[in-house]
Amino acid sequence: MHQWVVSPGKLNLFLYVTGRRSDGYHYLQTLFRLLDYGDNMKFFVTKNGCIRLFNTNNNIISNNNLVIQAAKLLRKFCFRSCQKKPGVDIILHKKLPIGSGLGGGSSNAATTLMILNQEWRCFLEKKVLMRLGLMLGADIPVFINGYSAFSEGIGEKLVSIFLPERWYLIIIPPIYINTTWVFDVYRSAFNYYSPYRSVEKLLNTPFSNDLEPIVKNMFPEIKKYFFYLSNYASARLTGTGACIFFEFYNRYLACQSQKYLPNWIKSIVVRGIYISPVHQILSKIKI
Ligand SMILES: C[C@](O)(CO)[C@H](O)COP(=O)(O)OP(=O)(O)OC[C@H]1O[C@@H](n2ccc(N)nc2=O)[C@H](O)[C@@H]1O
Ligand SMILES: Nc1ncnc2c1ncn2[C@@H]1O[C@H](COP(=O)(O)OP(=O)(O)OP(=O)(O)O)[C@@H](O)[C@H]1O
Repeated sequence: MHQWVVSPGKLNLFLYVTGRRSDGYHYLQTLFRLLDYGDNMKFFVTKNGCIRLFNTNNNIISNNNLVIQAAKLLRKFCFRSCQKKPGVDIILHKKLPIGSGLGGGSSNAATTLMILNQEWRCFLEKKVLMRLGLMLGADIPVFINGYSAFSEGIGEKLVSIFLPERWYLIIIPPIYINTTWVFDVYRSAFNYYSPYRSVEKLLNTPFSNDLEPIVKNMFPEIKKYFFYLSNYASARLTGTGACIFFEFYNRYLACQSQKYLPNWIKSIVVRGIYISPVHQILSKIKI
């Protein structure tokens, strides 16, 4: 796969915490919207048995990078008993801010599993890849499934949902938010779970994010952003933050609103999509 692959970001259009599993993970009901904006990745299969990651624009190369973890997991699963193991050189060009609620790390891991499944001729079914992905992170299955979707469980129960075309103005505060901290505080300080509701009910209720009040409390800087943005339109947090987004019917309206933002606020305008660009590429390739 010597062409660039877009590893897309996501938004959580709504997110409700409905309970907690015995292992500490939380049950969620969330609406994932995939985005036409993401990181760029390239994969070069090698015969030297090494799994290597080259990062073009920051320094998150380490053994605990989700890209390397995903490649190692797939190789272990498919080539455990083989003497000669395949290798790969992966180039990653990050555009999605890290720890921002846009799911960049999870998307990169999902892209790696999907592309290497093909390039290494593993031919695992999608549901098997999703199970492998879930071992690395709750947000990974939705990217492997490849569609904007309603999700339950901890992120693994997915129903693809076709949503009307919308554009998003995403505000990127310069803050890194660790997902584990937010859920830890939610558990210890906020003894409340949303009631479990049907997807029909949720789609017809104004969308919100249960984690937003926690994140505003934990990060006064985020609260300031919300306070400032309240002059514009109703904004929501994606995932555990830090990004904040507005929804628009078309690109023009999103760009017009972006123009009114002061220079100190970093933002992007992106389109919500139904099918992941990775799936579109894979469906075009004949093996
Ligand atoms: C909040 C979301 O961004 C919504 O899309 C995701 O559920 C987070 O998914 P993720 O980044 O892939 O999260 P993971 O790497 O699996 O989990 C990081 C930590 O977040 C907490 N966590 C995550 C997902 C979940 N459903 N319940 C949790 O309690 C756990 O403490 C976990 O140790
Ligand atoms: N390829 C990667 N890209 C980004 N982060 C990575 C990657 N591999 C590992 N990480 C680590 O994963 C963590 C989460 O980063 P990420 O950018 O995915 O957060 P996020 O957008 O908030 O994700 P989510 O919405 O799924 O919680 C960070 O601690 C980061 O160091």
